[in-house]
Amino acid sequence: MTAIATRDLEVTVPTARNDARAYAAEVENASLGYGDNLVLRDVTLRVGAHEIVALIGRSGSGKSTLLRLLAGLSQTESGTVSTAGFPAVSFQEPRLFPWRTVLQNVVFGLVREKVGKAEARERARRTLDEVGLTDKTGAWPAQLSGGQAQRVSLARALVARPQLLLLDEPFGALDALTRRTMHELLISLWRHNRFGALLVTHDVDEALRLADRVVVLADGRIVEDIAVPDPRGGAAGDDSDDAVDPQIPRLRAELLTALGVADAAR
Ligand SMILES: Nc1ncnc2c1ncn2[C@@H]1O[C@H](COP(=O)(O)OP(=O)(O)OP(=O)(O)O)[C@@H](O)[C@H]1O
Repeated sequence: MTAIATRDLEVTVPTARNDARAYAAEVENASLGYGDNLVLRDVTLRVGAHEIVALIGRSGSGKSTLLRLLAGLSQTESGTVSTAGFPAVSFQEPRLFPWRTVLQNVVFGLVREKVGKAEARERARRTLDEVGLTDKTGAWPAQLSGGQAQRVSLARALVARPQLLLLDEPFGALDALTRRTMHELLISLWRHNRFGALLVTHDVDEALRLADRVVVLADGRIVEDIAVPDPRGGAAGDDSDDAVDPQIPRLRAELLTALGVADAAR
């Protein structure tokens, strides 16, 4: 993965792919601090090759630090970090280049791959198709809604078919209805593209809706690692509210308790 600073924007794009592995990401006994402030303490976390892991924790617990570590943007003081190929990252702010069209923004996701111009445009078009933006290829970022901009950001992340997708609160800035649509889109993209994903979120319900496992970080340590029963509504993909597994309310309360939220019992 390479961080590319262009004008004032920094985006990360995948640049190559390795052979298929059991894990999309492996962090072993990783510790990292800023000065005296030890932010990650002996963290061990694995993300399976086709698994969505949600990472939740209070503000300042070290979530973004862990994600940056996996993105290759910082290094551990001790322990090891490895990823299958170069991860792609999508952030809360879509970070699109305003002077490039939607299509050109997505083509940028292939900048490190040895792909000819025509093929890059074709792959970008196909990916925009997958995120439901076929009719926006020639639009400018300023002409998009927040949800559409986030779709372009996802398309740019996925166009190089990464094995690991790092999502840093990607839906945090969206309204509830758009967020729900984006959840469905992420599930559909995940079903059709075999990537593993680490999703940083503040939202316990979002974590339980999207992930196979929910991991809680507190003061730089993993304090919970919970498997979600029947993730994403199961094989049939029926994630309507009626289909929610009866264990979910208990897990929700458990996660809220781990987060130290006072009204966890509600
Ligand atoms: N570049 C930095 N220099 C010094 N301290 C930092 C730096 N980045 C993060 N920190 C500190 O590391 C700790 C964890 O920060 P981090 O951003 O990982 O938390 P977070 O869980 O992602 O929080 P939030 O939910 O608010 O985004 C905080 O105490 C923060 O002040």
